[in-house]
Amino acid sequence: MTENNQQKILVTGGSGQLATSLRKRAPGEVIIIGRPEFDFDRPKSILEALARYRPSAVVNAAAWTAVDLAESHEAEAKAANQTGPEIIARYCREARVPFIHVSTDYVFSGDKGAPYQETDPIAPCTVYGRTKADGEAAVMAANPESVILRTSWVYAPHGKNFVRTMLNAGAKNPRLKVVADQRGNPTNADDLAEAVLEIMHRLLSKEQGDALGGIYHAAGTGETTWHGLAVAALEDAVSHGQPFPEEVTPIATEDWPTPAKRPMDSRLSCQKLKEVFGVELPDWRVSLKRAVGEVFTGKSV
Ligand SMILES: NC(=O)C1=CN([C@@H]2O[C@H](COP(=O)(O)OP(=O)(O)OC[C@H]3O[C@@H](n4cnc5c(N)ncnc54)[C@H](OP(=O)(O)O)[C@@H]3O)[C@@H](O)[C@H]2O)C=CC1
Ligand SMILES: Cc1cn([C@H]2C[C@H](O)[C@@H](COP(=O)(O)OP(=O)(O)O[C@H]3O[C@@H](C)C(=O)[C@@H](O)[C@H]3O)O2)c(=O)[nH]c1=O
Repeated sequence: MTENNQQKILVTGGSGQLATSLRKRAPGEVIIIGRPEFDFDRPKSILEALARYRPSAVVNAAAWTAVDLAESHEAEAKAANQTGPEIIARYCREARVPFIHVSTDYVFSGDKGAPYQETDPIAPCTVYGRTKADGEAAVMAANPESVILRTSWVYAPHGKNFVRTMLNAGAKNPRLKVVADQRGNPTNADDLAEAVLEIMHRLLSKEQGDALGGIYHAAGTGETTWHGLAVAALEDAVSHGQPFPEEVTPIATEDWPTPAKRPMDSRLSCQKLKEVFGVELPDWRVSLKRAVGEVFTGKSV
């Protein structure tokens, strides 16, 4: 799907990781909007932007993603993660255009002890997770044809993310401490963007059918801990001239206290995405190496 057949995919999320990756992957196909033009804190701006662009499809990559700060900013997190997405979903139903919304592994408690499936009960333990969970419910109620992609541990060579934080920290500080008892699936935003585009093309195609709406897990293949992710990124940085720190100490969650309690094990099973859309995200270790390379070669955006 390109400019040739005039599909205009409107992507919210301004300079965010996923929105930037979508612009990188399909510059002629997506229109990216962000603040101040499109602002969840000004609900009128949402419908105004949608009416202005009259998109063929919408991807909502905007969200309140500051997990700790959400604990003390629930109203703003709710506006961005629930109320705003609901307005977009309703617009898309009325305009009869496909809608992809993005959600998170943090809707789960992390107590299952095995990868979560879409049918597993949600039980968020943070304000961020709760507002995202409420957003999922609001989006599906407003527009059951919406596709919600739950992803996890997103990083990119651009934007604010754990991998870049660790690379910066490792360049300045010889001793790092990183939580080693929380498990999840790291996801390269470029891979997620690829998946979003593939799914959107299916939704836009004639043989779409209404039955594709629902929640899907879409995370990188393979799992690790935050410590495993940090060590892997720092190892990859060595071949780009950044020395490995003297120590990267694995620590327990209680030794890194945070305002928001993260799920201990939020691994996602992505089988449904593979079965329904034939989409599988690459192995996290391979994708991480690529992203770290792009950080150092400056080819990130
Ligand atoms: N980052 C992660 O680790 C994970 C993210 N997700 C989900 O994936 C999606 C994409 O995340 P990601 O790209 O990493 O997020 P980022 O934090 O990189 O970007 C989010 C963007 O949302 C926009 N935004 C925030 N508040 C508002 C607001 N009030 N009104 C309008 N725009 C706003 C900002 O755009 P602007 O440039 O305009 O300020 C920001 O750039 C989100 O739904 C997120 O919940 C899920 C799992 C993991
Ligand atoms: C910076 C740092 C963090 N940590 C810990 C804190 C925390 O338990 C864990 C992760 O750190 P962060 O706060 O960067 O990651 P966090 O913001 O929790 O990441 C989450 O973001 C949201 C948006 C999501 O949806 C999730 O999928 C997930 O990616 O690592 C260390 O142990 N050492 C460190 O130096």
